[in-house]
Amino acid sequence: MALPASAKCVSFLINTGVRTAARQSSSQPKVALLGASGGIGQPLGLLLKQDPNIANLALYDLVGTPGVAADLSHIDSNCRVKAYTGAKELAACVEGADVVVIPAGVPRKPGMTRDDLFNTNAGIVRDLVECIAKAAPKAFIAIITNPVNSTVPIAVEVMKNNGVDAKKRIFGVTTLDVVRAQAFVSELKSTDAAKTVIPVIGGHAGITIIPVLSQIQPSVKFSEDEIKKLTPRIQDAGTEVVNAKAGAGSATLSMALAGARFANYLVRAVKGEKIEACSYVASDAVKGVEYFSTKVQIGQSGVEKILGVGSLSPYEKACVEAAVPQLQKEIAKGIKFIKG
Ligand SMILES: NC(=O)C1=CN([C@@H]2O[C@H](COP(=O)(O)OP(=O)(O)OC[C@H]3O[C@@H](n4cnc5c(N)ncnc54)[C@H](O)[C@@H]3O)[C@@H](O)[C@H]2O)C=CC1
Ligand SMILES: O=C([O-])CC(=O)C(=O)O
Repeated sequence: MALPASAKCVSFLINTGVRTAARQSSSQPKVALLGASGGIGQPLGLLLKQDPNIANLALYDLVGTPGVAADLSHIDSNCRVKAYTGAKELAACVEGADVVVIPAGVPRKPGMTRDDLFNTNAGIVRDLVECIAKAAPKAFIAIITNPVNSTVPIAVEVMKNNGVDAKKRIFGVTTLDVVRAQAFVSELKSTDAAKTVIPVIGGHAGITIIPVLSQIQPSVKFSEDEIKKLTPRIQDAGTEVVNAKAGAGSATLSMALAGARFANYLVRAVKGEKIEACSYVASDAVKGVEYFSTKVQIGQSGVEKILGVGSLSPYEKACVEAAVPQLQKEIAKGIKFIKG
């Protein structure tokens, strides 16, 4: 049965002391986290260690993983943690993984766009996925590394080059946009943040981030002025954090929560649940772009249904139209990086 879009079922993120709430399962899902020593990687590892759906957590980075793994392994949850360091240990890290989560790569500094990270991060994602294609071709891959609008097509093309059609199993993580939309709106409108559900569609950079405020659940009325202020605030929220951190990086803590929430969805899908969530995936939802974030249904084989953009207001339709040319450019850039 499909879960409601409000399936923000992440009690482990809040009720860390409630051991009896843990789901029992005979399967032993393994999650590999690539970039595990970083600003996102460490708090994300902390949250994944507490997810009762995850039996094994494999931490990979170029440096620092033994320390992070030793630290996390002292937490009294049932998830087993293992460290892998350097390219020679990558295959062993991802082997047998049901879900691979990738926050490896450099973050922005003030004044940069996400696309400015392409030159460094495109190669990192390519090389990681090259190894996944050989060692864990069936794994679900959740890509956090920016620019997501380009790194997701890169991953799909690398898999294709290795004879693997992984289109339905590669996910751009846009959950932070959803989390932010829900946070900002619940603050503005004094709604319960835990029950406020807002889809965010498009991509994950600037104007390609499109919060669909008209589809908020439970229903809330917005003035035109509120919509015109909230939409750019959500679109520029990453930059707000980059500027506030003043050179020390971008969102890490809120991203760790968003990444853990999305990884939880994927692990539960692997175990047989039907999950509905927004993600940037290979999609035919919008004419003219091969990748787009909408709500999708995820099951054991990956994306089972693209649930589409739904009914949009005239303002939201105009936002989609404005996003398409930027998405086309950033998707093409990713594909060209692999195909030449
Ligand atoms: N999708 C989203 O909503 C968000 C995406 N991001 C992106 O996440 C990425 C990571 O951000 P942070 O964790 O803050 O950066 P960070 O610099 O703190 O950590 C990155 C980690 O990746 C590791 N790394 C670099 N190259 C690697 C390789 N080839 N193999 C394995 N590990 C490697 C580094 O050693 C480091 O530990 C950035 O690209 C950032 O833009 C950040 C926030 C939100
Ligand atoms: O803004 C950045 O560079 C990091 C990111 O993607 C976000 O926080 O949404």
